[in-house]
Amino acid sequence: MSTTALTSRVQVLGAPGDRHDEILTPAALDFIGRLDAAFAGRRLELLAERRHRAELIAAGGPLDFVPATSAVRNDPDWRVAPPAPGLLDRRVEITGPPERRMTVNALNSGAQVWMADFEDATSPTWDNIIGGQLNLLDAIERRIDFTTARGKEYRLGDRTATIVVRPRGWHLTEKHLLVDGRPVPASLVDFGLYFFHCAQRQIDAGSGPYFYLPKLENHLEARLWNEVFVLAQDLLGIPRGTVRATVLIETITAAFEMEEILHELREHSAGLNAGRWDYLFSLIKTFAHRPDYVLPDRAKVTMTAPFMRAYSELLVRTCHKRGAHAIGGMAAHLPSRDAPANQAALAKVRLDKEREAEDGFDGSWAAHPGLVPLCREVFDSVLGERPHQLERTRDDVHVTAADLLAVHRTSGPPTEEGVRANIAVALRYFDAWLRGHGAVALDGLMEDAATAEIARVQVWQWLRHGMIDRDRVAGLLDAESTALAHEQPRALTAAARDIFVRTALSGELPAFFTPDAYARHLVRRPAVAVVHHS
Ligand SMILES: CC(=O)SCCNC(=O)CCNC(=O)[C@H](O)C(C)(C)COP(=O)(O)OP(=O)(O)OC[C@H]1O[C@@H](n2cnc3c(N)ncnc32)[C@H](O)[C@@H]1OP(=O)(O)O
Ligand SMILES: O=CC(=O)O
Ligand SMILES: [Mg+2]
Repeated sequence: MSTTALTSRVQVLGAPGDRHDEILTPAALDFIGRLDAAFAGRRLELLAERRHRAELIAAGGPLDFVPATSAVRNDPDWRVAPPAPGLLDRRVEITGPPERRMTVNALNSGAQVWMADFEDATSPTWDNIIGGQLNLLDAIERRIDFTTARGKEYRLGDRTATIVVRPRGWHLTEKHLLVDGRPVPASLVDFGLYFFHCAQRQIDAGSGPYFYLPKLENHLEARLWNEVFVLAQDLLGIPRGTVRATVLIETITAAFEMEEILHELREHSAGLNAGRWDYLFSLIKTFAHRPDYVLPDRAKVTMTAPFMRAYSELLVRTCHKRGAHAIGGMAAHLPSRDAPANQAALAKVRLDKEREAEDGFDGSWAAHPGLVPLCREVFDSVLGERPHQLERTRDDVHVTAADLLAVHRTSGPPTEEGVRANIAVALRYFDAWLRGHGAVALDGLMEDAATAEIARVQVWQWLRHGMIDRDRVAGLLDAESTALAHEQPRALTAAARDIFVRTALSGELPAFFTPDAYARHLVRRPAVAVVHHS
C-alpha cells in the first residue's frame, strides 16, 4: 500500500499493552489515517443531521416513509448480493464481546455465526478494544488456544462459527487514537483494524470480512458505510463486493428506510437484523418529549406489542423481497443453574424463537452457548434442510407508518416495581461497564448498553411527564446505590450513580450515555504518546 498521499499524523495515546504493537503497526495506523481523512468530515455532517431531525420530531414533526426515495422502494427489480461463503445458513448466531475465553467458547458453540461485538456488549476501554482485535487475529490464525491457571483448557474445534464483527456506532470516537489531534471515529477504528489485519486472512480461509452495522438512523449513513467498504477494499487490493454487512434496524427512523438501506449497501449487503433493544430505546428516546408516546414498564413491552410486531414483520418482508437474510434478535433470558428458573427461561426463549421462525426470519441471535441448541432446534423444525427461507416473501404483510408508531396501543403508567427495576439495572450495568464489562447477567437477564439505555431513558421520560415523583426516584437511587455497594465490594458506585444522574435526571436528554461516560471515566492516557508519522 502506498503511503505517499497521506500527510496526517496518527497518534496512539492509549497505554501500551501486551502485544498491542501487533495490531497498532505503522501500516495499520496509516490505513486508519486514510479512512479518517476520507470519512471523518462526512460523519460529522451526518451526526448534525441526526440532531436536527431529532429536534424536529421532538417538536411534533412527522415521521414517515421518505417520498424522495420512493423510486427505490417501487423498483421491483433490484436484489442484494448473493450470500457470501459462510453466510448462506445463519440459523443460529451467537453474540458476545471478543474477550479471549468467550471467543473460543463462541466459535466452538455450534452456532453458524459469531457476532464479535465491539458495541453493545463491550465496554470500550483501550485494552478491550485492542485486546479484542488481537483475539480475533489469534482466532483466525488458530493460535488462540490456552489453559487457565486452574487447568481449564480452551481449544478451537475443527468446525467454528463464521466471524461477523460489529464495530462501534457512528456516534462514538476513539480518544486513544488521534489524527491531526482529533479523535478518530470509533467505527473506523474497529472496522479498520479488523479489516486491515484480517480481511485477506479470512478470504484465504474461505470466509470473508463480514460486519454487523449498529444504530444507523437512515440510508445516508448506510451510504457512508458503503463508501468506507469501497475505499478499504481498493486500498488493500481486495475486490469490491467482498465485504458483507448486515445492518441492525434498531432505530425508529431506520425502520422507515429499510429498503433504502439495503439498496445503498446492495453489493455488500448481507441483510438486516431486528435489534429489538436499541429499537425500543430509540423509539422511547425519539418521542421522549411527547406525552402520547409513553410506554409502561420495560417488562411489559414485548415483541408481541403491535408496534414491535409491525417492525419485525416489515423487516422480514423487506429483506425477502430483495433476496436478503432477515435475522432475529436477542431474547434477554439466560440459562440458570437453578432448574426451575432454567426451565422458565428456556421456555420464554423458545417462544420467542418460534415466533421469529414462523414469521419468516432466517435465523436468530443467542446470548449464551446454552441457548444455541434450543435456537437451532426451533429453526431446524421450520427450515429443515433449507439454509434459509428467503422464498417466503410475506406478501401478506402490509405495514403502515401508523402501525410502526402505534405506541398508544401498548401505553400505560409505570409501576413502582418498574421504576425500581430500571434504576437497579442502570446502576448495576453502569458499574459493570466502568469496570470493563459490557454485558452482564442481572436477575437472569442479559443486560448490555442497549438495555441500560432503555432503563435510564424510561426514567427520564416518566419524570418529564410527571408520571413519577422526583423525590421518590431520588430515594430509590439512594437505596439501590447502597445495595450495590454492599453486594459488590469493587463497585464504582459513585461513578455509576453520576452516569445515572447525568443521563436520567438531567433537564436535557442525552442521546446516548456512552460518549460522555467514556470521556469522563474510560479514557486513560499515559504521559508519553507514540506518534506515527506517515
Ligand atoms: C442488545 C444486544 O445488542 S444483544 C448482543 C449484545 N450482547 C451480548 O452479546 C451478550 C452476550 N452474552 C454475554 O456476554 C454473557 O452471556 C453474559 C455476560 C450475559 C453472561 O455471562 P456469564 O455470567 O459468564 O454466564 P455463565 O457463567 O452462565 O457462562 C458459562 C460459560 O459460558 C460462556 N459464555 C456465556 N455467554 C457467552 C457468549 N455469549 N459467548 C461465548 N461464551 C459465553 C462463559 O464465558 C462461561 O464460559 P467458561 O465456563 O469457559 O468460563
Ligand atoms: O443490538 C441489538 C439490540 O437489540 O440492540
Ligand atoms: Mg443494539
